[in-house]
Amino acid sequence: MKQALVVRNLSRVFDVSAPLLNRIIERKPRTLLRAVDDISFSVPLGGCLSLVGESGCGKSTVARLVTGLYRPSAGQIDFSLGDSGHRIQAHMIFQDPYASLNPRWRVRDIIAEPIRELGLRAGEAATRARVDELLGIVGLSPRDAEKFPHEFSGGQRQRISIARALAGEPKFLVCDEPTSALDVSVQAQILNLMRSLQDEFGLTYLFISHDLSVVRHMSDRIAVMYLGRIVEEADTEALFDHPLHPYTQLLLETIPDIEAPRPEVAPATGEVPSPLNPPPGCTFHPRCPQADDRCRAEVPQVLEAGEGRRVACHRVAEMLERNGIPALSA
Ligand SMILES: Nc1ncnc2c1ncn2[C@@H]1O[C@H](COP(=O)(O)OP(=O)(O)OP(=O)(O)O)[C@@H](O)[C@H]1O
Repeated sequence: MKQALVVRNLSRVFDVSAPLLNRIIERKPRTLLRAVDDISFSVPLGGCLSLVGESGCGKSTVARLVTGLYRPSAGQIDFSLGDSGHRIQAHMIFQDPYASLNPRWRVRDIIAEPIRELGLRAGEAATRARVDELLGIVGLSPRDAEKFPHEFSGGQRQRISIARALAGEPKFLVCDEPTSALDVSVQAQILNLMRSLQDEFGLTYLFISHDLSVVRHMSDRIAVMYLGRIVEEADTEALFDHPLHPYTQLLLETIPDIEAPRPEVAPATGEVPSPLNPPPGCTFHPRCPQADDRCRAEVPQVLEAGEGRRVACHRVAEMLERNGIPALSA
């Protein structure tokens, strides 16, 4: 399978130190925050990988790294070549459509901007026609082109953001919590729209959400993040049917009315620790009902756990070994 994006050993560290003078007076060292810590994943062409995890686990930082808004501290981000022979570029759809749409511009100019910038249509008449077409594609009307963003509902505004993203004729979209500011019923409409656009235009998605139930019907694969790392990655149905990592089990437990099997142990509880002061060993151990001494001391490596699944958990590795399944370093 051809990969649209391959990310290897990606890290991003932020310097969140106090100003130099304060540090000298208070004799404090620099403070570094490891927002993304040595993660690897790939997204197949035309597929959808979702990154899921609680607030602060580093999802948006990954989105910003992949779209070039941030530089990596370490690691590689490789996009494949598109049909035109040019390297595929990622476009981003943000959580808050209002904040990402210029309130002083009419919708026509918002959507036309990438068309004009990239020179995708020759002349104003062709650009106007393309804007009208894009509005139709996202379920709005050409009449909406003359309005301003504040004249729309949240869901309609997200449709405008999607039309603007499509205007640049992207092959790869990074969708950072695109529905989390919307009502549940509107969320479903936007997700359906994004799915049908994926089929129609052969788009590849990197989808980001704190909510497993949102990504379930979007994703071929899901990578679960915790404190800057990927702790489990699997095909969507496999992950829902048989979550291996205790943190994935916790996320599934917190989805109401889910038909997934109940884990055999009590679900984990508690708050996410700060990435400024991560716990030693497995960073999930303070919340993990299965943690033992090894988990408190030794960082678990990401292992191949069969059927394309990767998991970073000592207890899972031990369970696989007991069952005669070799857990290989991923
Ligand atoms: N520009 C920055 N400077 C300093 N720290 C940052 C910066 N961006 C993110 N962080 C920190 O990095 C960690 C990961 O943040 P990030 O926004 O990537 O997480 P997230 O999983 O997307 O969470 P949320 O859903 O709340 O946005 C957090 O502790 C955050 O405070």
